[in-house]
Amino acid sequence: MEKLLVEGGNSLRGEVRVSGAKNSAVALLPAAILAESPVTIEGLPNISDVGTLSHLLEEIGGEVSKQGEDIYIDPSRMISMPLPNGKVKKLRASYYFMGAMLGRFKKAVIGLPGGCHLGPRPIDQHIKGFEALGAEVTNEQGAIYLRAEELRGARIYLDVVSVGATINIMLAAVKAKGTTVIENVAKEPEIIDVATLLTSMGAKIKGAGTDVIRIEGVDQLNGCKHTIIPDRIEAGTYTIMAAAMGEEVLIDNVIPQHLESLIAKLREMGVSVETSDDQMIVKRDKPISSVDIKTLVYPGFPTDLQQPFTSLLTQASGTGVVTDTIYQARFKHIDELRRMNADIKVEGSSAIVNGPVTLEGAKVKASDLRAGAALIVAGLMAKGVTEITGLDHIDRGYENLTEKLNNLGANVWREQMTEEEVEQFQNS
Ligand SMILES: CC(=O)N[C@H]1[C@@H](OP(=O)(O)OP(=O)(O)OC[C@H]2O[C@@H](n3ccc(=O)[nH]c3=O)[C@H](O)[C@@H]2O)O[C@H](CO)[C@@H](O)[C@@H]1O
Ligand SMILES: C=C(OP(=O)(O)O)C(=O)O
Repeated sequence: MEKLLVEGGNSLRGEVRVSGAKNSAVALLPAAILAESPVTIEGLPNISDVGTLSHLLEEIGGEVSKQGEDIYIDPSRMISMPLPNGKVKKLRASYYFMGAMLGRFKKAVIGLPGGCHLGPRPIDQHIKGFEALGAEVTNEQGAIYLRAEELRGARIYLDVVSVGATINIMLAAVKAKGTTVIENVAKEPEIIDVATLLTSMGAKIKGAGTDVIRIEGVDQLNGCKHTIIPDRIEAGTYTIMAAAMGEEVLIDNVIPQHLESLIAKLREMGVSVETSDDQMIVKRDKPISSVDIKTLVYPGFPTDLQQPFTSLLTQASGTGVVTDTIYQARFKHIDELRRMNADIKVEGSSAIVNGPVTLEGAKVKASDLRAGAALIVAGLMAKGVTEITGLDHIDRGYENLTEKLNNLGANVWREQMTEEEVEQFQNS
């Protein structure tokens, strides 16, 4: 097991290239199950979630080969193999095997998903959608059993705007008989990306990116080639790092429109952000002042950037209130930031951050993926060295993090943990 060491105080300058989007990749890979001939996806990020999903595709009989950032999936010999446990628990997006296998085979057995522990993460809206399409869904000993004689189009209103439920229902509905209308859907760019792949495979989808998606089911989907969108959350993380320590950082392979809420907040704080088609230049040349943020569904401020943004606020003058309306308990990073001398208190679904303070390097633990990002942001700004454990989480979502940061002038490295450290980590 490894830990990450971050030496604080180094200015960042230069260029960082953003990888393909994790939250697209993890849906595009299962979507390939629906095709009857090979699918190629270009620009995949080299992160552990992609590795885990590739293995799951192989477990059900897919032929998968990777070449650099591209993946080739031949789904023609896949079967509806039960995936009750094991790898499905390593990540959230294994739930997309439910929609995709239901769509292709009319049956699936999938363990309940894992992913970041952010408080309750129910999948009732996914199940409501599958049932509306005619599936019988039962939960037997922690695995979801889905079976349908036939999938039939339906009108489905989501009670909660959910990224996962929107994509999962779309995956099943593209092969249902007749028309499906999903209302009150999520509008995240990753949903449009998945709809684009499915459309290239032959699906008939309208409205992805709006509140209502309309799908005409088809009998057969075929292989295609698709290029993934850039990861707006990875881009946002480097943007926040640049706002924290950047003399001048160029973020390449980004769609600035996907980050409007973050850019607006950074400008309000006094950070300079210039945007062009697929690049952003971020400069921090003066002290920053506090702002309040409230996470919302897209295009609101993304919950996945709330944690790293909270670290940045520790350097801003004044008081900033961070409210997470999506995951009201997404504050496990706060205790760790406090160990580093941050002045933050949590009240209900808000964190109140007073700044600026001098952060001190400390031994801290990443409890989830973006908590890890938050601790790295803090480590870059802190005096001394910060030691971060829990790298499994960080590796789920950030490709070549140490290399990308060191290229920008940071001093970040991984070290093996001693047996004693591993034991302490496991007991903490
Ligand atoms: C793999 C992936 O894409 N993960 C993202 C996805 O997670 P995920 O798809 O799990 O998140 P959702 O959009 O579904 O969740 C949004 C909110 O709806 C609630 N909810 C969701 C489904 C449901 O059936 N019932 C229900 O009550 C959740 O508890 C949460 O409060 O969107 C989240 C919100 O932008 C991001 O933080 C995650 O990075
Ligand atoms: C919460 C996240 O991921 P997941 O839904 O995969 O756990 C995230 O990417 O911040």
